[in-house]
Amino acid sequence: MNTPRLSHPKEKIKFVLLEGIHPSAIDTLDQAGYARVVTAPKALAGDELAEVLKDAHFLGIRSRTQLTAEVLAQAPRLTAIGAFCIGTNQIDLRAAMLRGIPVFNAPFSNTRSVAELVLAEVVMLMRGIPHKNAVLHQGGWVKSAAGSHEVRGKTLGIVGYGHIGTQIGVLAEHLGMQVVFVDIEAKLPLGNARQLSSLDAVLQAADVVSLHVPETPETQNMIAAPQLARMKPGSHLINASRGTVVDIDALTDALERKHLAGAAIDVFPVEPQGNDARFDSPLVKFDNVLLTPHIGGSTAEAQENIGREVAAKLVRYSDNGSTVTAVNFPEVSLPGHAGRSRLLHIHRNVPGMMARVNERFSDAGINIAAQYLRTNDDVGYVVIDVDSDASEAALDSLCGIPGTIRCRVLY
Ligand SMILES: NC(=O)C1=CN([C@@H]2O[C@H](COP(=O)(O)OP(=O)(O)OC[C@H]3O[C@@H](n4cnc5c(N)ncnc54)[C@H](O)[C@@H]3O)[C@@H](O)[C@H]2O)C=CC1
Ligand SMILES: O=C(O)CCC(=O)C(=O)O
Repeated sequence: MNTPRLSHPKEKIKFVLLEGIHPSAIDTLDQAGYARVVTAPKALAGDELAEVLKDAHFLGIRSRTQLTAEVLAQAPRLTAIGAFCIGTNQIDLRAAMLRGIPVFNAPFSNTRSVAELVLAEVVMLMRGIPHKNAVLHQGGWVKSAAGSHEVRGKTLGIVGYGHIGTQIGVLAEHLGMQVVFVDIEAKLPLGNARQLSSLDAVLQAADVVSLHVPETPETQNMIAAPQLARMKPGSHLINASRGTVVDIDALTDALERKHLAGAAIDVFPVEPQGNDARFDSPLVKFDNVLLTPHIGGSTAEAQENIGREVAAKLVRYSDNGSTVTAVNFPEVSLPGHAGRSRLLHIHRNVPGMMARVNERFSDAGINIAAQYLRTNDDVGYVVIDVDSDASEAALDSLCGIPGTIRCRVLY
């Protein structure tokens, strides 16, 4: 395979934005001089995805598009990926890194939206609203206080006390709830929240359990039959994290046995590619289960902010080479490079690499004006500023070094 090499003018750089990414992203790209933007309203897969990736330099996705190692192998020019969301479990981050492709996401922009939805669901579930709503839609009438409770004084159990979990805890305390949580890390409890020592302790204590962990091997089916059995009879489960965290068959069983009084589920092990595809789940038969189409973070405010935030990170990487906040890559924070050209060299982190880089420059008589380096166990990222008239020769020298993964020049 030829070493991917990029020295295009901006108008030739192609951005592909899938899954209905907010127009604020296009606006941000346009303002930065990137007008070659192709969009699609839904996730792509298979041949359709391969086709758009053939000549894409930058790709923007949300949570649905699966970027496996095989898919990335079909994207020879891909320079960076923007995950216009929080979760990056849909991307093979290591495969991307080994191809010299940094991945950027939006770690904060939609967290408040998820927290607000979950808080509303806590109230709705505790009042039995999903079931009552369903009955009235079918012409029935259930004016009854049975199984309907105030949330004040009840216990909310949060699993994963990160950006979203903490906000929900604070909001729930404003409603008078008691908050307990479990996390793999020791966390500063906000307000009067209490960190418990185990998942079981949270499940046993809570009237409503809400899941806010990322998708990892450890969180796969974290809530299965044994965990559901430990939840209080008549309690509720909310999952707005990832579909793989809950064993749906076990949840179905717990609902059938009426061990749980209800649930609110926003994320599913398998989700439709787009709005024209069909949704199916064993949970559709329960009218005490609130089903939402993975819209925890889908508010106008969050999507507009995410569009700007992630597009700005892609622009910064394209214009300046900065990888700050990349989730899979050595992070290099870079100043401007006015009056000079900037060379970006991504290489396998093997002994002697920097000696070879510097030797090439010295042999070619090219003066290095500034140099920045960051490495991790697998890859190194070196950024070198040179006089502009030396940039093409310098790029040739750099790209030819054995162990080079990718090289690029910024004018
Ligand atoms: N439904 C939706 O539309 C959205 C869903 N999400 C999902 O929510 C997840 C959480 O988001 P944030 O709070 O921003 O992430 P975060 O990274 O700030 O918090 C996650 C917390 O979970 C903890 N954790 C990880 N593994 C754990 C385990 N095995 N047991 C207990 N705790 C564990 C971490 O230590 C961390 O404190 C995201 O990874 C994403 O999958 C995020 C945004 C929107
Ligand atoms: O809005 C989306 O497409 C995904 C939201 C989400 O799950 C995330 O941000 O991780």
